[in-house]
Amino acid sequence: MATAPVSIDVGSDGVAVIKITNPPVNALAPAVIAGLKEKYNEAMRRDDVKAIVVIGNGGKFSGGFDINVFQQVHKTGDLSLLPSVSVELMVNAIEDAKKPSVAAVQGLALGGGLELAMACHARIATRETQFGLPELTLGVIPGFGGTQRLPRLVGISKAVEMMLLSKSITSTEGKKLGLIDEVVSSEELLGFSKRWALDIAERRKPWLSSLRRTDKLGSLPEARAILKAARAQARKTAPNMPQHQACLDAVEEGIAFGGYAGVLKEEKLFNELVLSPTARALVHVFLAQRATSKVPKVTDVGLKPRHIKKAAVIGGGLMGSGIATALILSNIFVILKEVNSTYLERGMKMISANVRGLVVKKKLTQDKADKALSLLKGALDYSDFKDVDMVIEAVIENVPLKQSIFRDLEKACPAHCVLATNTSTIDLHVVGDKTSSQDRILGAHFFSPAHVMPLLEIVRTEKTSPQAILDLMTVGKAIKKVPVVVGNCTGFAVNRAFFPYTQGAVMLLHLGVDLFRIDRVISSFGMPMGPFQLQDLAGYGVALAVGVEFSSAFAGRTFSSPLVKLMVESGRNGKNNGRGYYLYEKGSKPKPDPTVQSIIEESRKRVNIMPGGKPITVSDQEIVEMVLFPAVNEACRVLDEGVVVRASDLDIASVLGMSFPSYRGGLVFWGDSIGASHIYACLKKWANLYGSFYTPSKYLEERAMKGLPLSATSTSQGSRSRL
Ligand SMILES: C[C@H](O)CC(=O)SCCNC(=O)CCNC(=O)[C@H](O)C(C)(C)COP(=O)(O)OP(=O)(O)OC[C@H]1O[C@@H](n2cnc3c(N)ncnc32)[C@H](O)[C@@H]1OP(=O)(O)O
Repeated sequence: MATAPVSIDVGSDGVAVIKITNPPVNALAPAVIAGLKEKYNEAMRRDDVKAIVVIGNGGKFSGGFDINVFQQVHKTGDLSLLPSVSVELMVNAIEDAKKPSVAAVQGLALGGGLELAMACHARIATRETQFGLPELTLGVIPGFGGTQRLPRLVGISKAVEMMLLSKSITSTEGKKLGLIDEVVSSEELLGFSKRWALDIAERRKPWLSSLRRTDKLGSLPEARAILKAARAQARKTAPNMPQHQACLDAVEEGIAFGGYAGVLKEEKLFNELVLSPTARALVHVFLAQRATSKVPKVTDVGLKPRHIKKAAVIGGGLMGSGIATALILSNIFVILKEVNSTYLERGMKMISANVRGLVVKKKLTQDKADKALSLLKGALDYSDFKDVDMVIEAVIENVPLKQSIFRDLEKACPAHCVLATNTSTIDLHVVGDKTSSQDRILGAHFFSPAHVMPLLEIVRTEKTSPQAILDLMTVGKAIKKVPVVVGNCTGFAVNRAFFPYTQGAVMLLHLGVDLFRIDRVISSFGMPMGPFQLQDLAGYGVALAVGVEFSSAFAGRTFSSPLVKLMVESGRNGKNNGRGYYLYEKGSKPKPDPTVQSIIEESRKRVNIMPGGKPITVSDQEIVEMVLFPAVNEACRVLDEGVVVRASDLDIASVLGMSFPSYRGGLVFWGDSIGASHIYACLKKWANLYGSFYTPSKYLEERAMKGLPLSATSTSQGSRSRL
């Protein structure tokens, strides 16, 4: 912020325009807040000011309080870094002032940005502006009066929905609900807002203070009934997150004792939550996700992404059709190539079903669906490939097949075309072995289902050109994925770090712990489902194939058992055929299948690892640790080998690729919240008791010995980096 972040300009009409300038989103940094206080003081002092309009520079009102300050608070524990806003600025300086304020809102008003707008006496907005209070996604609650003013402006039910689900609304909906007073064009915004402000000052329009309104609150019993239902819902959907109940506590206080009491309660709860482990983790995830788009020697060397107008997808199976769906939905022309017309037709149908499904779910209009499907063309040969800008190959994991496809692609595609493979395991050097195009070959590892899961691992080798990486990163963002650039190794970052997760669960099962208990405990930890249910979902073919890959790549630290093979032999294939560890019936939740017990017993007998032949006794906490510490251990090797740019990239990859709970900050962050020395000591103990699967990595040992965090990658990484 070189120039003053807040300016004041008083016109001859007597309206002071107070403008926030803090690109890119006009975040309310401490300097902005200080600037707002100062300019409000000036506006109150000056006799030539009758009314105020607050506006954001650059087409955005404000993205809320500066999230970087939360990170500073987390590092220092110093709450005094948080400026005093909710009473001093919002109530005293703005809402209770002798001169009225109008918020002129364009682009977005999120978090503290919306709270600032709500403290004003009216809000004028341009079309398509986004309004929301997403603070709960950061582990806190709205802290500038939002828990009090939003229910008073839009009603309790809607406000609770917007806050608890962090759901934004547009200006049009805001107008209907009473949050917005008028929707205008961007050209009209300032003039209209100024006139509105003067109209309030001269009493032609009502002078409304949101905090004092009660007309939308209903009676206390009605309000309490809504809050009770919301509490019950939040206990189910957000069991490990204290901010949800705290937000409802603040709302309730204000309804029972008035808006001002509510503001004080909100401030108290906010200050407690800001230092909670949940807030630390979620703020880390927010900032870490943004950091993934900064890749050394790729995004910092002045390269410009090339325009990808036409792409091709090879293979119309589940993955290929999901990828093609994501591309056409983002306005990219796609050629889908298959080996015969039956497969091609099946792929085209799947894509069409994906797109139509979005229309049914009201996530896409019919017009947009038709437009997207018009961008899709099927092909059985390479004749349409002469002008494609990018190819994503998504055929089965078969080395000779992939090699021959890449040899064909090299001939069929123009020289600038980026050649990507969706392999989840095969070494990229091997894929491109028979070509001389190694510089434009890279991995585009999507997670299934590809049009839904947000992670895109971009796998590079030392030969991949920065331009090819940048182009794929740009396409990844265009199709609304979070691209994370990783190095080339078996399983890349996510599958590699998580293979010991499933194996850890299978190991525990063979040590005598109940399968369904393991799944329950891991779900309660925050994974969307337990490891066995996940195996059911993915199908046993995947488990068998990747098991072979990992055992050969990481010999000596894998755990093998005949369990999955026995399951297949008994006619089970997980969710695919309705029979796995669980039974699957349409319309009902998966039910644990007690008859699987005999298969487990057989597998246990063959593996025979229970000490003294007796099941081990473990607490729920130990189950979490015995399943997840091996994954942290492998994550350490991923860090050590420089497979990721920074430790926090692995956090994001684990959250978006494996659905590791974001409120635990990602795999490495969670490991650091426990501490390297505890993890090391546990793994060492289990390695002695149960074998080399648990042997701690050198990287972990070094951090435990030196008392360093796992995320401190610099000491041993460096020269071994794969990036
Ligand atoms: C007391 C109060 O109640 C507490 C609060 O207000 S907490 C803050 C509440 N606000 C939010 O949660 C909004 C967070 N921001 C977002 O959701 C999105 O960034 C956005 C919708 C504003 C823009 O999204 P998008 O256009 O995709 O750009 P995105 O890459 O996310 O952000 C652009 C840059 O703005 C930064 N940014 C966005 N919001 C920010 C914020 N509130 N504080 C600091 N930086 C912010 C991002 O870190 C990123 O920085 P970078 O360029 O250095 O990586």
